[in-house]
Amino acid sequence: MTRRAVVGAAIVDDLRRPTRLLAAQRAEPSSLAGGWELPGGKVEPGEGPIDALHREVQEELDVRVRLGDQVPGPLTAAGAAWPLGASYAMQVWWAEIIDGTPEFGPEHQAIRWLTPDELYDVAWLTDDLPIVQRLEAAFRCTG
Ligand SMILES: Nc1nc2c([nH]c(=O)n2[C@H]2C[C@H](O)[C@@H](COP(=O)(O)OP(=O)(O)OP(=O)(O)O)O2)c(=O)[nH]1
Repeated sequence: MTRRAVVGAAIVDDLRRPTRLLAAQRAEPSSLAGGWELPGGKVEPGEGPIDALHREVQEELDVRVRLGDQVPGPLTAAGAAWPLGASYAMQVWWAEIIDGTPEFGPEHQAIRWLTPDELYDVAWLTDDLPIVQRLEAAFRCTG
């Protein structure tokens, strides 16, 4: 079965020396509401993942970002994506804001900038935990 493509942004304060990660708390659907995630969403038919990520970040947070490297996940056949349940695969890129101040819209109930020591202070969606661990390792290397 082919997994539906999702993209996520690991938005940090500074791509070269990250000290904070932006986490967003979902408002919907009820099964996921309250859980924390990386901003992003589904890639639309005919859309490339990078375009989708820029679109989602603009829609959800009203900011423009510069993308850094991809944060590779274990699903190599799905473009180094991370599994989300059985149906989705999320490609993740590092990102930094180049225009705007993030404001959450109807998709979210809150956003937070987390230091490496605060990374697990929020209730990440279950499938995000391995991704956050990977991000944490990168923070600790460059911090
Ligand atoms: N965006 C995002 N989605 C995630 C993460 N972790 C995780 O399990 N998911 C799940 C939640 C959803 O089932 C799916 C992504 O869907 P979404 O609801 O964010 O996509 P979308 O913005 O395009 O929403 P919609 O138009 O379909 O309502 O992936 C994450 O870190 N970021």
